[in-house]
Amino acid sequence: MEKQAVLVTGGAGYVGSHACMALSEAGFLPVCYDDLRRGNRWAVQWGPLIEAPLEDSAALASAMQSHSVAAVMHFAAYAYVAESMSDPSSYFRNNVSGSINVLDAMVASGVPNLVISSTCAIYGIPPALPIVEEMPAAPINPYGASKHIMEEIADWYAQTHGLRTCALRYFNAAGCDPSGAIGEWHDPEPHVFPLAIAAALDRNSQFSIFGTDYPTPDGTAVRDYVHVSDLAEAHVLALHRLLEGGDNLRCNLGTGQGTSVKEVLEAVASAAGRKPNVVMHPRRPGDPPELVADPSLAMQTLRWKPIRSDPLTIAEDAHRWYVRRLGERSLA
Ligand SMILES: NC(=O)c1ccc[n+]([C@@H]2O[C@H](COP(=O)([O-])OP(=O)(O)OC[C@H]3O[C@@H](n4cnc5c(N)ncnc54)[C@H](O)[C@@H]3O)[C@@H](O)[C@H]2O)c1
Ligand SMILES: O=c1ccn([C@@H]2O[C@H](COP(=O)(O)OP(=O)(O)O[C@H]3O[C@H](CO)[C@@H](O)[C@H](O)[C@H]3O)[C@@H](O)[C@H]2O)c(=O)[nH]1
Repeated sequence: MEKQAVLVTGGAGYVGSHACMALSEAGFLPVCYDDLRRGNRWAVQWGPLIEAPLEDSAALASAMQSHSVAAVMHFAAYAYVAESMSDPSSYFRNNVSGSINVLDAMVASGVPNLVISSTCAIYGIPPALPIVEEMPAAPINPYGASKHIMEEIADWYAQTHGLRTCALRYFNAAGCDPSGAIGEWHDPEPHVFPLAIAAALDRNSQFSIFGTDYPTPDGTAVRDYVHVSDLAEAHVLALHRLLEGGDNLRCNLGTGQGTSVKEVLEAVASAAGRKPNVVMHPRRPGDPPELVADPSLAMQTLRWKPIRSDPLTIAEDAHRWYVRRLGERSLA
């Protein structure tokens, strides 16, 4: 039987490529739509790559129609909190206008099912912890605002055009595929786990802790890190739910456990067998002090259960991948 195709925008990026792998393992054909502005060609391993930008509406519709896709998973976006504080325009253009192009192409092509990448950044500084979906959206950076607007627009398309959507609000994606097939690779890299691992692997480099005066137990910012393979699995579950006729959903994907930057450094030191050199810096603009999910809704509705998301497993999977990847690069 022919595999059902799913268009994966941003499928050459970090989370999208892991979702493509999980889709393929679940029997789907992931059709990657990405212009590689921040993605990696080597990460596209489980289906075709359509190398085109979200700005190209005709290419989007043609990709959906030529592969008769059953659903779209929309990952393509700019996703860095700090960058959004210095360049909000790019964030609204790419994350809002780009998403509208995806939605319009779905309507034009008759594709009804959409899984969208949202984020805990929409909650801003939450009124209480852990964060439940009913808490108001109150973003404190343009990135979070752009994703909240995207969710609202998708909702209106659901109401007016009958699309069915599942917005997955991930907390902090981290780790790499445990088999080592793919991993996180950005240039430059802004994220805490890869930077801490890089500093542990290279005695001449330093890891900067952004803020030691947060109102948290050790003074550093707390996040809910969720393994990227667990996130990928949630996308497959969300897709099945939509294909089986499930209604629209917005849900958190996190673990319920907060981990401070200092605790990330401890996990990385255990995985790497060496402590990274550390320097203290002021807070990074746009960063909230503490974000921790209540993941009950995803666990009940999608029957999702994160299984690799403890900080040590995340650090070990990521460390293994970086050692291998850096070794390959030094041979190249
Ligand atoms: N990484 C996280 O911790 C995290 C957490 C919450 C939500 N998210 C969301 O998940 C999604 C994926 O994040 P990621 O960390 O994998 O980012 P990423 O930068 O690794 O991947 C994004 C991919 O989209 C592509 N892309 C971006 N704009 C494009 C455009 N206009 N046209 C074509 N391709 C384009 C890039 O080339 C890249 O391959 C984003 O929507 C992000 O907001 C990520
Ligand atoms: O060199 C560094 C890098 C990061 N951090 C801190 O580590 C935490 C995590 O930072 P980072 O890994 O850059 O992730 P976030 O800024 O939290 O953003 C990620 O997680 C968000 C959800 O919280 C997603 O929406 C974003 O797309 C994704 O980039 C933050 O407190 C940072 O200040 C440092 O102290 N030093």
